[in-house]
Order: sequence, then C-alpha cells, then structure tokens
Amino acid sequence: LTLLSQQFSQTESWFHRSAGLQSGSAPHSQLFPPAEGVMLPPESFKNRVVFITGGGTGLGRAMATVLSQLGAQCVIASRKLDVLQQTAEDICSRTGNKVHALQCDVRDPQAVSHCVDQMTSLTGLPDVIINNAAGNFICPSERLSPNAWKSITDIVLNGTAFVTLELGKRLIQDQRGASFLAITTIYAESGSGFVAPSASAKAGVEALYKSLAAEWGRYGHRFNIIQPGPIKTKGAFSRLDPTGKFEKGMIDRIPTGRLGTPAELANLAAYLSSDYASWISGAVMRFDGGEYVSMAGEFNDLRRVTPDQWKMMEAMIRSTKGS
Ligand SMILES: CCCCCCCCC/C=C\C=C\C(=O)SCCNC(=O)CCNC(=O)[C@H](O)C(C)(C)COP(=O)(O)OP(=O)(O)OC[C@H]1O[C@@H](n2cnc3c(N)ncnc32)[C@H](O)[C@@H]1OP(=O)(O)O
Ligand SMILES: NC(=O)C1=CN([C@@H]2O[C@H](COP(=O)(O)OP(=O)(O)OC[C@H]3O[C@@H](n4cnc5c(N)ncnc54)[C@H](OP(=O)(O)O)[C@@H]3O)[C@@H](O)[C@H]2O)C=CC1
Repeated sequence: LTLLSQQFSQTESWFHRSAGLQSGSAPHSQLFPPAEGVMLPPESFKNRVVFITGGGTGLGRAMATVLSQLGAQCVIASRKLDVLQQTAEDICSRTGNKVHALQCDVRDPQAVSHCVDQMTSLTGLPDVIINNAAGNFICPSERLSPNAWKSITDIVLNGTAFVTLELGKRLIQDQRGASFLAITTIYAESGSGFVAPSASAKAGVEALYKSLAAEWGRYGHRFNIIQPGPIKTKGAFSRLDPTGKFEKGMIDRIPTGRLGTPAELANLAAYLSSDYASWISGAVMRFDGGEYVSMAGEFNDLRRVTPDQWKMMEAMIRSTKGS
C-alpha cells in the first residue's frame, strides 16, 4: 500500500510539473476552461431592480457585477456599510449603472423591514431577489455553543426567511411577479460533519424555496436554488480552510480538476433570474464541477489506479473464473 501510494503521488506531481500548472488545478482542468465573459445578451436586465444580500463581497459581489453589466439597477445589503459602499462605487464606475448600498442585518426582521422601506423609496420593489448572505465556520459539533449554532442558523435560515417573506408579502400586495434565488451548497443535500449548523440551515433554505415555488407561483413568483461547490472567496476559505491545507485534496476529488469561479456562478445566477428562465421554478441546480457525485460513488477512488495496476488486477479477477 505504501509503495502504491508513493507511486500515485510521484505520478501526480509529474503531471503537475509537466503541465506547468500553478498548484491549485489538475492538468485535465485545461479541458474545462472557465468562460469569464457575460453570457446573456446586453440589457437583459434593463429596467429591472435586483436585490442581493451579502452583495458587498465574494459571490454576491460577482453576481451584482454581472447583473449590473446586464443593465440592472442593483441594491446590495449586508452588515458592513463601508464594504458595501466601496463595492457599489466600484461596480457603478465599471458599468455606468446605479448600485445602492443598504445596511441590513438579515437576522433582525425589523432591520429587514426597514431595509425594504429604504429600497422601496430608492428603486421600488425588486424584480429579482438573491438570498446569498451566509455565515459558516468549520468546528467539531461537540465544540459548538448554543450561540455558535444560532449565529449560523440565524443568518442562513432565518435571514433568508425574513428577507423572502418581507419582500414576498409586499410584492403580493402590489400584484408584482419576481424571481427569487437562494445560494445554498452541495452538502445541503448530503449533510456534512464539521459544518452541521450550515448544513442544517441550508437544507432548511432549500425546503423553504421548494415550498414557496409550489405555493406562490400563482402570484407570479419563481423560486430556484444554486448549490455551489468550492469557489475561492476570502469569506469562505478563511473560515473553511484556515490553514490552506485542504484545497489540494478538494481539487483532487473534483472531476473537472479545478475550483469554480465567481464569474461562472454569476452567469448561472443571471440566467436563472432572467426571462430566459421563466419556466424554471423549484429547480435545484448543482454547480460543482462534478464534486458531489465524485464524493458519493463507492469506487470513484479507483481513478488513481494506473493502466499497469489495472492489468494486474484484471488478471487476478479473471483467475477466479470457475472458482
Ligand atoms: C475541505 C476544505 C474546504 C474549504 C473550502 C470549501 C468550499 C465549499 C464551501 C461550501 C459552503 C460554504 C458556505 C458558506 O457559507 S461560506 C461563507 C462564509 N462567510 C462568512 O461566514 C461571512 C460571515 N461570517 C461571520 O460574520 C462570522 O464568521 C460568524 C461567526 C458566522 C458570525 O459573526 P458574529 O455574529 O460576529 O459572531 P460571533 O463572533 O459573536 O460568534 C457567535 C458565536 O459563535 C462562536 N464562534 C465563532 N467562531 C467560532 C469558531 N471558529 N469555532 C467555534 N465557535 C465559534 C462564538 O464563540 C460565539 O459563541 P459564544 O457566544 O457561545 O462564545
Ligand atoms: N465560496 C464558496 O466556495 C461557496 C459559497 N457558498 C455560498 O455562497 C454565498 C456567498 O459566500 P461567499 O461569497 O463565498 O462568502 P462571503 O463571506 O464573501 O459572503 C457572505 C456575505 O454574507 C454577508 N452576511 C453575513 N452575515 C450577514 C448578516 N447577518 N446580515 C446580512 N448579511 C450578512 C456578509 O457581509 P457582511 O459581513 O457585511 O454582513 C458577506 O457579504 C453564501 O451563501 C455561501 O454559503 C456555497 C458554497 C460554496
């Protein structure tokens, strides 16, 4: 076994060196280059208002950028007003479209209601709502205090519910349709050790969105979910891979050999929020380069077996004939 594992790691590092790759992607990732341009036609979101929680950083910022490039007037909301304002300025100077920054702690239903009041006077109610704000950290579950549990589930599940209900009720009152999108994660489906509060809360978000897709279609509301796999953002990686040691193992199990990019996620979010997707509701879109199925299949580690090793094993298996 030791010999085999030495062989595997030598082969692996040879592949990396010969492909002249930066650490962080596998040679075959060259077959899956990320397209960074904006996918939808220009002005797909002209005269549309988009509300994005957690829009000041990471994936929220990427989605705000692409939607603004497509003509939307964006409202980004989270706790840190200075971060939001800087992002709003950066995006607006790039796209020429207005981006508004509103302070809002989604855990507080009154703050959410106040934020929606402010948005209503600035832009009117939104056509697109993206629930992206989240909190997470890795921690053995036996070390979690009640407040640690609450800090994550309040942001992810209650925050999404408060934003969705507040906006949904007002849109229904005004007889206006809208697209709601929630950003969850692949382990919302499987559960995951060491992030139990996040897994539980994201699963709750998915149940909420599927429920409302069924219930509020009659009001012109669509509800969809994107489950991203790993995409390098400061917010996620500083809390989930604080030493930087887990990244390589993660890439090794992703069939496309690389992490996702914020721009790829933003294009998918824009599509699902657009009129091109008006028949898509209640959908759960896994967006992970194949990582989920790769982790689930019993025999998938056999990818590491070399042709010579297969020859040997095949001979062993064939030799059992008649036994
Ligand atoms: C295999 C490696 C993989 C690496 C990459 C994987 C990529 C795939 C990722 C998949 C899913 C990702 C999901 C995400 O959501 S990523 C986004 C992450 N972004 C954020 O978390 C941003 C916002 N986060 C925060 O503001 C804080 O981190 C927060 C702790 C979630 C909330 O802040 P705040 O309200 O200020 O909370 P407190 O600091 O007061 O803490 C509350 C409570 O929690 C306890 N606590 C805090 N940190 C820890 C910790 N690391 N371990 C244990 N407990 C912690 C804290 O002590 C408080 O409890 P108590 O009052 O009892 O002491
Ligand atoms: N990056 C990844 O690999 C993956 C990310 N995801 C999901 O993508 C989304 C974005 O994550 P990512 O961009 O990586 O991480 P970030 O940490 O950059 O984004 C989280 C955002 O949530 C906001 N936020 C946190 N708490 C609150 C609160 N109480 N009220 C309002 N806003 C809040 C933060 O802003 P502020 O601090 O100003 O409040 C921040 O902008 C999350 O839903 C995450 O679960 C899912 C799978 C993989």
